[in-house]
Amino acid sequence: MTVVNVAVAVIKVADRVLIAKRSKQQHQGGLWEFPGGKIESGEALADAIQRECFEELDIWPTKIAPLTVIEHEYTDKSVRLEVCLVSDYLGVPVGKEGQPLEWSPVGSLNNYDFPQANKAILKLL
Ligand SMILES: Nc1nc2c([nH]c(=O)n2[C@H]2C[C@H](O)[C@@H](COP(=O)(O)OP(=O)(O)OP(=O)(O)O)O2)c(=O)[nH]1
Repeated sequence: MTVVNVAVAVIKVADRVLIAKRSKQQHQGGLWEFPGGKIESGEALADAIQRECFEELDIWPTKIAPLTVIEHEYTDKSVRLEVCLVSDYLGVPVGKEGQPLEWSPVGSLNNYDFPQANKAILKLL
């Protein structure tokens, strides 16, 4: 199975993390996610994080640090999540694609349903 490389932004400000709900039609639809999306061919990770955050949330990350890489095989798709911590950004986040957003305290993230691959991310926060 081909592996899809995904840039994932854990946007964390003062113990709260910004999460978004995936639309029903998407892969892993209806679940909560950290904002992000496929890395384009030849694109640097930090550039992909900035582009995806701007496209989905209308913000521009200014402090980005690599957090972890997670490889996960769903039954229909293999993903490689390149996860970064975003600790500062320009702008005010809005769900530009109509997706619901929430600022969840780190300790409450377990109350949301995430894709299976995210379990390893939650353990690090
Ligand atoms: N953005 C994001 N994607 C995640 C997370 N966890 C996780 O398993 N994924 C998976 C779901 C998707 O298979 C992939 C991200 O792809 P995407 O959001 O760019 O694109 P998609 O497949 O939903 O939509 P499309 O481009 O096919 O229209 O990574 C997460 O926390 N955030």
